[in-house]
Amino acid sequence: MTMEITGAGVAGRYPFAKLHGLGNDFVFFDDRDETMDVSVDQVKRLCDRRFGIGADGVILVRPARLEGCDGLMYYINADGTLAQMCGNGVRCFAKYVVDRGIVDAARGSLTVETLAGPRAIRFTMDEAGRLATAQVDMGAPVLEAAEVPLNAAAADEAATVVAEDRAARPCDGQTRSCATTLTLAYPGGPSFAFVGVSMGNPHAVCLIDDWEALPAHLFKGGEKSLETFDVDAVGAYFESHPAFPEKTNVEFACVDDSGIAMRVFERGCGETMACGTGACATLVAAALTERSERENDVHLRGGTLHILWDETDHVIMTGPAEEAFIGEVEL
Ligand SMILES: N[C@@H](CCC[C@H](N)C(=O)O)C(=O)O
Repeated sequence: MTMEITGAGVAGRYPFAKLHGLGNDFVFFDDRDETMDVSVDQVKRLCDRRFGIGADGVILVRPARLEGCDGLMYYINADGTLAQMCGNGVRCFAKYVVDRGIVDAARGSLTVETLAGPRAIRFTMDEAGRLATAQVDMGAPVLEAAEVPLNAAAADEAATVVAEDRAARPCDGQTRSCATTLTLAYPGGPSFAFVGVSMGNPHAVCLIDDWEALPAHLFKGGEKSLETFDVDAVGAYFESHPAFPEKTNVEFACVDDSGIAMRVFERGCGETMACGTGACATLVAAALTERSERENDVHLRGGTLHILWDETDHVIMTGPAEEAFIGEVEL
């Protein structure tokens, strides 16, 4: 089950800002007085790239409820469903509040409350005095199947990936990392193996070592590669597969000496240019399956994020945040 927002809708002219992290874009509203009761239809309209402003999601900047946090990121996908966490969104949130002086830039850090809990952020400024990059402590990845969540009974095959001597995490009473891989059939074949990882929101990461082994109908012409792979069709199918009770974000990735290349079909909005939580989940899955070190660049369609899964089991994501434009919208 995914959860739609329940807002009744608002009426009037509202100032907004459009921000993005590597092309993963959001319409921001200052909702510190908590009056922005947008409806599902209004979110869909705002995010529509022809009839609206155009974005992958709407972010409301709300007051924090947790002590020690500087604000609450209320993130809504383009289809009007709520998501617990958004990695690119949280960097943009930092930029929004720092560039507007809501958080003093001199502090160099802030903590953002999300529906998945608080996220600590350190940031750098550019010469014009605006936030340039943000480094976010994304917390520990959640690997336990029930918590991702995964429904292993709906898979053709389920296996536990165990990586010894990696992060110190309790798994089956022992100190080691483990995650579940689900092998799921695509209609007409083949099957894909997904590693389930939650970064506060669910991810199914498919690491592909041999593109040539996949059938030609899964590519949109040209050479068989990540670039030509039909993420729209395959991603949409697995986003709503019964193995993922809360639906899932779906990542397709491959690893080489230059890092991890990844494309993502996001729950609630389709393929996006980048996904911060997806990049973190993919690094974790690649490290657990011994395809990558615990620190690597993740190359997305919109650019590169640097991801570190550190010795305290936390995933640290570093990347840019940009403001594209501001305006007023009639709702
Ligand atoms: N683009 C985001 C993730 C946004 C939420 C996601 N679509 C979900 O429903 O979980 C990111 O950068 O992490």
